[in-house]
Amino acid sequence: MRIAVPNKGRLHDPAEDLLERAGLHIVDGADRQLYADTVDPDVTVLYARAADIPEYVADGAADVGITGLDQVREADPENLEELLDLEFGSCRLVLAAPEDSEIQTVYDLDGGRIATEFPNVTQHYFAELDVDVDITEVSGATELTPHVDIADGIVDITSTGTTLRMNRLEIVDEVLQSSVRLFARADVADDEKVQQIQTALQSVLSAEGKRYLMMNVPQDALDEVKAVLPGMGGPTVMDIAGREDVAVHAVVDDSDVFETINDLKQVGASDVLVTEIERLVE
Ligand SMILES: Nc1ncnc2c1ncn2[C@@H]1O[C@H](COP(=O)(O)OP(=O)(O)OP(=O)(O)O)[C@@H](O)[C@H]1O
Ligand SMILES: O=P(O)(O)OC[C@H]1O[C@H](OP(=O)(O)OP(=O)(O)O)[C@H](O)[C@@H]1O
Repeated sequence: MRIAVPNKGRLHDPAEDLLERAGLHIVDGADRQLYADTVDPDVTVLYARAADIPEYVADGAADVGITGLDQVREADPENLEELLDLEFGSCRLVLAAPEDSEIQTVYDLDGGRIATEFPNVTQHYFAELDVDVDITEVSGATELTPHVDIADGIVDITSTGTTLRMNRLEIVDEVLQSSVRLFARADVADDEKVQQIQTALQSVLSAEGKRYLMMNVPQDALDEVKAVLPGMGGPTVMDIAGREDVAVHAVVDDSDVFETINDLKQVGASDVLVTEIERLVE
């Protein structure tokens, strides 16, 4: 089983970090290498350009891929199945035009020229709206093209909006919301190993923003403590040998921890311990 992972750019580090946290440690993954082994002898990593990953998975050079939805939609192979939204690399593909132009809506671009690194997504977008445009594929610095009379508008990635502002462009419409996805070739999507990879990555996402609370609780305060703990399927309650108190463990949203601890103290819990959760298999 081979996983294709971005070899550079902004997606490389977070993708590798996620694999690490999921327990799929990369061994011998020196920089600039094409392949690397993982601790699982049945799983290897293939490093590829973010834009090439969908095709590599579709063609069988890899079985599973990690890259942006924008890249998957652009390559648009028929035999890919999305498994997970990995919740990083969030950005939007937008239609933008010069601030000082007459262009207010997408329909103002009918008969116009569009520059983009995403010609397929762009073509689909305009075709759906029945707006006729001439699309030029560029390989970077798309934001400059309206200022050198190559295009009337662009379809490009934005996240903070800084690049558009710096180039005096404004958003006319949103074409696609993107984030990084885990996907597989459809014929292997149900394989046990693919499922294991999906479960491992999901467990990291599930643990994000969660804390594990442990505390001692007098028997007679147990009901009140249970009422305070939002918990997933209720807290775990354990007897403590030779003591009247019980130990209570629960998973709590990080954002609730501050308030929950105060409430727990008030109803009689003591020795409250808060720890991070690395993974949570639900
Ligand atoms: N500003 C951004 N904010 C968030 N995510 C982004 C942003 N720009 C790009 N992305 C996401 O990261 C993906 C890869 O972009 P990046 O610029 O890192 O590619 P790259 O590997 O440098 O590309 P190339 O190999 O062509 O040089 C994009 O397809 C998109 O999903
Ligand atoms: O809305 P912003 O936060 O300004 O981000 C948008 C910019 O980010 C990406 O470029 P990147 O920085 O990856 O440079 P590159 O495309 O030249 O690699 C994208 O192509 C935009 O130019």
